[in-house]
Amino acid sequence: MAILIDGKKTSQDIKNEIAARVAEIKTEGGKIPHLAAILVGSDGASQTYVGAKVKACHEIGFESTLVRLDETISEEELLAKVEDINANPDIDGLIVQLPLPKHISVEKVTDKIKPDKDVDGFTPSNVGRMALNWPAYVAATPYGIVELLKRYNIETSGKHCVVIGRSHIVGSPMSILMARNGYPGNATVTLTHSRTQNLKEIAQTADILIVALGKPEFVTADMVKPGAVVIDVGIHRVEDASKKSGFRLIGDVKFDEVAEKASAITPVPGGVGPMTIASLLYNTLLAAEKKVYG
Ligand SMILES: Nc1nc(=O)c2c([nH]1)NC[C@@H]1CN(c3ccc(C(=O)N[C@@H](CCC(=O)O)C(=O)O)cc3)C=[N+]21
Repeated sequence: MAILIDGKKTSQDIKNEIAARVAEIKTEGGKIPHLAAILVGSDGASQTYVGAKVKACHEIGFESTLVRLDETISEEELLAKVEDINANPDIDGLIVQLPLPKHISVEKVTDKIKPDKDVDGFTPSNVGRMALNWPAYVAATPYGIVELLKRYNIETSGKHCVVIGRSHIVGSPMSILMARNGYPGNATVTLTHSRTQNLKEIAQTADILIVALGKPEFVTADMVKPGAVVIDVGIHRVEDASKKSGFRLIGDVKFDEVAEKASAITPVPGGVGPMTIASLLYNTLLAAEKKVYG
């Protein structure tokens, strides 16, 4: 049976570390980190995630501002809201929760965020800096995975890392981070996607398999090498009448059967998801302390 890589516990450890730093900042009379989140519309999952981010800020002593906007807001109005926050010296970090309504350009909105407040690490400036191995706000999900690999002492040097999914937010940056010179890193990386041929055979050669393609239980035991480390980035709600909420969460990996073959695996929930929030908070601390752009 695989070791369970516990994102819930690790994210709590990180939150405790950040809370301790906030307490120091308070005694030093320094700037209390302040995160602003813009939420457009009323998508259920987005509300849950943004709610969790605001709650986490509260727990660790950050200030937070939640800007809720109607889904009929124009692109222009949203861009103006981003500009307001860019210009507000009290706010250190800004995230615009995705997805946005179809009539709004994600590129335009992302590009409007001041890079030194871009704690999601989505702007071209931060993506470029991350790729160059410069100080950067690294996108929260890949950064959370990096932290899990570190804190579980998972060897990555010389290993074959297969990433499934090439999204801008997870797969693509993950492949860069695993290949770069450092730890975690120094892996031989294969980035696979919907056009990849022989995906199953490639996945079978992975020492580290990072799954972020957004298909429920896509990875089955026959795709996994015995002893592989499996990181599941997927998160899907499936109906389950036995739950109070009416649904349960599953990942991109068929957990039970893959856990029997892997040496270590992240669960869903309680794996990568909570780490995403911890990384966002960490980036916001870096922003308040001006550690990335100086
Ligand atoms: N601008 C932007 N930045 C993001 O970082 C961002 C985003 N938009 N849009 C959506 C995705 C998704 N995301 C998650 C955060 C926390 C959990 C999380 O805490 N998951 C819990 C379960 C939470 C639940 O009950 O649904 C877990 O896996 O254990 C999951 C997913 C951040 N995202």
